[in-house]
Amino acid sequence: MNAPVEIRGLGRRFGRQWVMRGVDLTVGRGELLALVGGSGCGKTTLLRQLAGLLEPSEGTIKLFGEPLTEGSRSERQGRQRRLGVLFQHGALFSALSVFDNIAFPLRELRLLPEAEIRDLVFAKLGMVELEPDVAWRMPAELSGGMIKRVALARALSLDPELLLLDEPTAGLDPDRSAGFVSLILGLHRALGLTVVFVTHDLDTLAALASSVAVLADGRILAKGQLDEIVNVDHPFIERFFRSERSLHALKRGGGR
Ligand SMILES: Nc1ncnc2c1ncn2[C@@H]1O[C@H](COP(=O)(O)OP(=O)(O)OP(=O)(O)O)[C@@H](O)[C@H]1O
Repeated sequence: MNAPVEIRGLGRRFGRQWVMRGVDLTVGRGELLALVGGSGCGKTTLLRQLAGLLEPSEGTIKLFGEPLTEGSRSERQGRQRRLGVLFQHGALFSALSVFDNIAFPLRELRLLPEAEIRDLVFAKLGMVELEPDVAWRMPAELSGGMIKRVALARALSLDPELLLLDEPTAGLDPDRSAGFVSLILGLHRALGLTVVFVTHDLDTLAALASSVAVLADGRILAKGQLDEIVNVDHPFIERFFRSERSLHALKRGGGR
């Protein structure tokens, strides 16, 4: 079976400045991969390229064995449907109700009757453990944790096999953060999802990741199990994983 994500020789520059070059990364089916790296090292840029929102400057990205940017418009759209994205801060449409936010990708397909869309929207709300009446609220009336859940419901609306999450627990207090992590874990188990997530938060990483990739110096410095990565000799890894506070967080999380 083809890997959900296969990146080879990926490079991206803005103007003359290369953010990354020679990035190679494979993500296997069912993996929960944490992508970590220093501030501004290009994690979001990598995620946006994976989501098809930003063109690579060089190299290839294959999703499920097929090059992301090749083929007819409908082939590209078909591939796009196999992937759901949760942006940092949720990024809901503020002028649309929760219902319309979740319905948005389904309506864009122009394939489903409105009655079916309605059933799917309520099914997705249930999946993210929100009450049905939340559907009629506007994003401004939601707490930070609810916004994340609605954004996740929208990311799940087309039943993706691959989920990309940019800082899924940023801005949540520890309890809500732990609740959101266990929701993602439950969905991963129930739906067999492959998940790639960016995080700065070691508690989230320790609780959620089955593997870790470190982006540093414009490339993937290392990829492996958390206990292997922790021992790699690099200043970022030293700071991020081996400070006293970090070692405590990792012990709490216990790794997966
Ligand atoms: N559209 C853009 N135009 C110009 N430069 C950009 C653009 N997007 C990103 N960059 C630059 O690329 C680099 C990587 O940014 P990116 O947001 O991917 O980093 P990051 O690792 O996600 O950072 P953080 O952890 O702080 O969120 C930064 O130097 C940023 O300024």
